[in-house]
Amino acid sequence: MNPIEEQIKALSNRLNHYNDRYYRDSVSEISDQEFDALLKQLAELEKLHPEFRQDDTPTQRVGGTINKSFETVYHRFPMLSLDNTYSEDELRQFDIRVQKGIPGEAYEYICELKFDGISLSFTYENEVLKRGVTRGDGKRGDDITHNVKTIRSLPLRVKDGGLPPVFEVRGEGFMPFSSFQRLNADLEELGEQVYANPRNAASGAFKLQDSSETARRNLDCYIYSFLSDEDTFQTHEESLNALKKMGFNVSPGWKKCQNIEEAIGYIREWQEKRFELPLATDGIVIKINSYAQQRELGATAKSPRWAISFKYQAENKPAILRKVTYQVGRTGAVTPVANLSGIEEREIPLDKVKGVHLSGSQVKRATLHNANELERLGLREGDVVFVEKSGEIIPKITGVDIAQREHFETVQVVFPASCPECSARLVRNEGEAVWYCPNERECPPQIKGKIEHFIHRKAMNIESLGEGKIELLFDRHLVKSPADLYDLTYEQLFGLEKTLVNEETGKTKKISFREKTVENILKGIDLSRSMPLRNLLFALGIRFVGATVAEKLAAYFGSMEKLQEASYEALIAVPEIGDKIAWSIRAYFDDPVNRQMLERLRISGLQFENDEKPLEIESELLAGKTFVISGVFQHFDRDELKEKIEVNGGKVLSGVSGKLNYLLAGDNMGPSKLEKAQKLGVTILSEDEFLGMLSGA
Ligand SMILES: NC(=O)c1ccc[n+]([C@@H]2O[C@H](COP(=O)([O-])OP(=O)(O)OC[C@H]3O[C@@H](n4cnc5c(N)ncnc54)[C@H](O)[C@@H]3O)[C@@H](O)[C@H]2O)c1
Ligand SMILES: [Zn+2]
Repeated sequence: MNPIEEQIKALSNRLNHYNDRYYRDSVSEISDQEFDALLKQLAELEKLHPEFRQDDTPTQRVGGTINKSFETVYHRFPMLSLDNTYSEDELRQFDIRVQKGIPGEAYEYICELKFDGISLSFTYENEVLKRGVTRGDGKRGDDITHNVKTIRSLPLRVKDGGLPPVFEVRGEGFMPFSSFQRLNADLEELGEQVYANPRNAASGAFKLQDSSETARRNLDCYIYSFLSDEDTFQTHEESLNALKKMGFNVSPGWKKCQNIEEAIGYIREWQEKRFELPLATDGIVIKINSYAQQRELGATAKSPRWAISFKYQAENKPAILRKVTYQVGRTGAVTPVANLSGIEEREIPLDKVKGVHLSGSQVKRATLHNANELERLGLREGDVVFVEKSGEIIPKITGVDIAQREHFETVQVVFPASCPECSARLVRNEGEAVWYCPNERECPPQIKGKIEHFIHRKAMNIESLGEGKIELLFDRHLVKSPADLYDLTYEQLFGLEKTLVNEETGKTKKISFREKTVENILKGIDLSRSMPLRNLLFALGIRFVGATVAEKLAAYFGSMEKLQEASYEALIAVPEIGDKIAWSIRAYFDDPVNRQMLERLRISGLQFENDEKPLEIESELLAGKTFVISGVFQHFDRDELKEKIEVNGGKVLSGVSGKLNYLLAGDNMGPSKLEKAQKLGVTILSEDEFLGMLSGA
């Protein structure tokens, strides 16, 4: 193959792969800026060598995927992408193309913020919201109506405003920073993968199978366009004003500009101001105001010619790596942290520095993840390093300015051999990058972390002990294990005080235990005694026992006592409990210190029994088999069917895929699910056939 052709092919494949990961799995393997640079490189190569352009080239397609677990819906009007640029000069070139497209005509631009989420389309019929669909591949998308209905700002019925009987509005579905931070904190607590940025988190949340979970993620949407078959409005501006009047959450901050220089002014105006917004933005969008002119300018297969987006560069700035410190987490994992100062702050004591100004805030610290990352970057204290806010959330160090070492003294960074908090010798598991402090019973951050986990919203939910209060109780030697919480008295708590310092901002906050606070704390602890067994099991923080596993264990064993006595074999017989989890549970209950603590919790009146009758494993007849349940059934409701499958060793999945064994089909199931299952060669079972399988027939 010709080397240019080879290069074009390799680039196309690589970009298609990133697209897949981004749209299908909500994961960014590289930064948007890197992605856009590669795409531009490919477009330039294709322009010089059109003969080598691949059929599936990402330069000519809207980059999205259709999800197998939703109904597919065709868009009435294609949902396109936007051409983008990072340079003001290219904006001026865009402006010249516009002038050529509508020669001699006067025109105006509407500038809007570019919100970073996922595009959604909403169809209204006779004023009622009928459908919410993702952009998908631009022609067809996923029907996620149930999920979009969880957006509180989206009207289910619009105010009567002389609108056509059928119309569509489009907008950006997003997750505000506050929800994003809460979600990631929860995921971290549960030991699950966190999302890199709010866009990926929103994309994941909109495509969940369970709408009640989507609702918990607090999604929102800004509306930015109106479409119908009729000429309802003459300009984009008119439509935005009308939509707002009809009760839509129209994106705020838009502005009409008379020419491209004014638009560039708008870009500069928002460069910093955008960081004050409660959600992520990655640029601005410039659109021709007149609909007639939009039609005249038209579109390519991928994007309209009447609009362009300007994306802000991720800011990358030099800073001084003053010192590497080490943080110990709840699990004992030791994370190196870079303490930074501004370039001009080299002589200022570290506790007095302001840090580097990056994407709207002062950055003084950046995570270095683990020992391997330290080694990869080859950092020395005193180095001039480059800092970037990836996805504009978490600061990271991207490299070192080696040349600067000539001018300043630098010191090698040595990963400590012992725990900075308790001096225990650190250990590292074969093949892992992370060092751990093994001293889980005596190491202060590990003890505090365990108690904080115990009181977490999804565990024992003792909210009145949040915000640094555990720290205070630990410092005063009042609480060293969750069991100690239940022995606390009014007299011990009343009058305690502590000043908390936020390490990022340096702001201080005083907490003092007055009458009301103490009463609340004791009430919260008391209420937690009635939390169900599954919460208690999760709260114990047994390794690999997340909320879902805890729920399974409570349902199958029915009591703490039975679980304590369960053998390894009995444990792995429970659906979704594997080898690793079973050993971890056994190790926990075999430990005499844990047993002692549990005994104290039992005496304190916590729930050691399940209210419901425990599930019993009936057979292994369905072992290793996967099922999707769809439609309505005669003898069971869906939850009962799910349970039936699981107590016989099978597993229930949410979506039809090639790997699925059986589709359990009831009445009124969606035709597209059935069609997909048939296409993929999945065996389709009726309720009777399923019961037949269970009777061994
Ligand atoms: N990091 C990765 O691995 C990776 C992979 C694929 C794509 N990407 C990123 O995604 C981009 C491609 O995504 P895209 O096609 O959605 O393009 P885009 O996100 O650059 O622009 C188009 C989208 O902007 C959104 N938008 C936000 N505010 C808007 C407003 N006020 N008016 C109109 N639209 C608005 C709409 O959802 C629209 O579909 C790439 O350029 C890249 O930055 C990254
Ligand atoms: Zn330690």
